[in-house]
Amino acid sequence: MSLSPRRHATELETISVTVPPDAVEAYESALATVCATIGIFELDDSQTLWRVEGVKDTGCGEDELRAALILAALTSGVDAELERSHTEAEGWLARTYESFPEQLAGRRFAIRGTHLEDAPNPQRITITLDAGVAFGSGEHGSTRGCLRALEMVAYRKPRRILDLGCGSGILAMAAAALLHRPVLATDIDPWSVRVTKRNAAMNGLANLVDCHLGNGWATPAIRRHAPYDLVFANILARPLCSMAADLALNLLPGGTAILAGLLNTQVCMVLAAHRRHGLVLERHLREGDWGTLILRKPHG
Ligand SMILES: C[S@@+](CC[C@H](N)C(=O)[O-])C[C@H]1O[C@@H](n2cnc3c(N)ncnc32)[C@H](O)[C@@H]1O
Repeated sequence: MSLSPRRHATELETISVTVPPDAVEAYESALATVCATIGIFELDDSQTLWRVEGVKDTGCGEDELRAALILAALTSGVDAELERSHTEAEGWLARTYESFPEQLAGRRFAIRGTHLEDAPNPQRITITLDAGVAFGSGEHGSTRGCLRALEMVAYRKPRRILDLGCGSGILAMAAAALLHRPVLATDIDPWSVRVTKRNAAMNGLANLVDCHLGNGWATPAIRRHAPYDLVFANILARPLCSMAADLALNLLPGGTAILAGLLNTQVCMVLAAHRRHGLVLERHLREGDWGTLILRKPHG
């Protein structure tokens, strides 16, 4: 198993973790808890390759990642061996994406890598992804929860839509394709902004998805376009809590927020932070350990 924090655009530093085969499950479960607690996001996993991203606004870096790996070994009691190496991103990407089958998400969406050659299902809205090293392949429970939530709130026909922390642009593209409305997508990570722009163009959505670089609600484009009646934020529990006041301020009365990147065990904490600013819970969706919240700002 390997875990890779992003160093810069083309190079990934990989920490390979070897655990006894019968301890993989226990180690993975301990690691998921540790990562979510200290603000490291698990991106995807397979038997052979894991990718973990340090979330910049939590100050997470290589040291925290290493600490998480060690902490997971300690809490699970698993004998884990850590080894560092460097991987060139494009080669790493090719190896990872070749193994991605089509992902069906919710009732309406199909997420497909550019490498797939068979015809897409005409019954579904197909989003083709070249995710690069940005998060959002459609595999992760937090993304899947957001796509389900989008389908549930689509009948409200939101017109002013924001995807804060767009990663690969998957949610922004899904919203634009489903609702035929412009979507502002932002990310703190320049690589994600590049990938989102490329993905939007590839899916014929460049005219609807406008992507900008910036940190949270301080992003100038977000301020210019506010207020919103639909906001996606699939980030992490702690950043979500610290952004609750800005979210409430920038959401129109009757507007909807779809929040993800939290474990089901963190729902109470995230909910409490948002209730303090007047937002109310509509739904809590579960995708495995991951929770997605649909919140609403009451009218009046
Ligand atoms: C979990 S990924 C979500 C990607 C995609 N929206 C999805 O649902 O699959 C979180 C994204 O949020 C971005 N992010 C984290 N903190 C942020 C912040 N303070 N402002 C903007 N983007 C942020 C990360 O760079 C990452 O691309």
